[in-house]
Amino acid sequence: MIEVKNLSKQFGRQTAVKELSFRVDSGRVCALVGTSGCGKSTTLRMLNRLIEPSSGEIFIQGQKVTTIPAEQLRRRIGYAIQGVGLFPHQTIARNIATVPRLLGWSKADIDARVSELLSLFRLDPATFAGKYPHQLSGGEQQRVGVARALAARPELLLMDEPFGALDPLTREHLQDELLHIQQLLGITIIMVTHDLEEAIKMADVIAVMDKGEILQIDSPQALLRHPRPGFVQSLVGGRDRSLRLLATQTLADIMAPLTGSAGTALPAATSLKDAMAELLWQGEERLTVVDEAGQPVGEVTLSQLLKQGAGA
Ligand SMILES: Nc1ncnc2c1ncn2[C@@H]1O[C@H](COP(=O)(O)OP(=O)(O)OP(=O)(O)O)[C@@H](O)[C@H]1O
Repeated sequence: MIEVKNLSKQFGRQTAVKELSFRVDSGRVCALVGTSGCGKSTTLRMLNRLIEPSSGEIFIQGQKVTTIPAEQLRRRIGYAIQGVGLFPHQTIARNIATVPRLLGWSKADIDARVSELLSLFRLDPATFAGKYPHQLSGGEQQRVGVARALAARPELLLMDEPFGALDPLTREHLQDELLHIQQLLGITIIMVTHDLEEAIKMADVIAVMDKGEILQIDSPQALLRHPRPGFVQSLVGGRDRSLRLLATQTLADIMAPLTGSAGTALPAATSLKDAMAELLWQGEERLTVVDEAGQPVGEVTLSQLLKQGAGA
């Protein structure tokens, strides 16, 4: 669990972050969203002490961050940023091994960890370990950046626009991958993003920031259904709101028992938004939900989806 109390940062006379307080429970994903310059990155960088706060306190599992030695902090908090920041003259394996090496892990442990992480991110170790960053695509480099941040098995992962510069398809793919890995490892993530859709998809809680302050912190559903008037409402509102609401749930959340065999079959993890799009495209009113083995486990109708997307 990470807790922030009255955190502020002044740059000269400018207040970048103002009296921020929030808490993220272990194993949860929190997204910081807001317009450019609202203090998201500064907040994130104070959490791992890349920036020293002007005032306020940060606790990790109840322990004050300022009392944790730098080396331990590096192990406990992973950090991945947009544009990756890989070392260009080091191989992928060496890049991933950066923190374990600093921590003095044995070569055997490091090699095993590098292979494990590359495989986790579906990069064949035999092919990728010896390559250099410029020999990889943008998406592959981003994967390596996140793998590197996870190398020393941190309990908290900080991500600053990690998928920012990617095309929408690769981005979506990496989001799915990261969610899968997050669930597998049970790690806590705090991520900064400009992209509300990304926050809705990835996060358990979203903190909306403006001018250095958190205006609202809530689950994606609560934020969409009950945004505070003003900035938050203008950020999450608009015509897309019902589609965004549909994106917060999956077929598994609303499926009913099977009554017959319907045309389209979709996995239980499909978002209601994607399911709606598929039904509209197929011109159908009902779909079959299947499990990972492709076995039918339930069904969902168009009218159920319409109800879930309604504001009332
Ligand atoms: N090192 C610094 N020195 C002076 N001012 C800074 C420094 N870092 C950030 N700021 C200022 O603090 C404010 C918050 O910046 P920050 O990078 O946290 O915003 P952000 O919400 O992450 O923005 P973006 O989404 O554009 O990255 C901005 O006005 C910025 O100009």
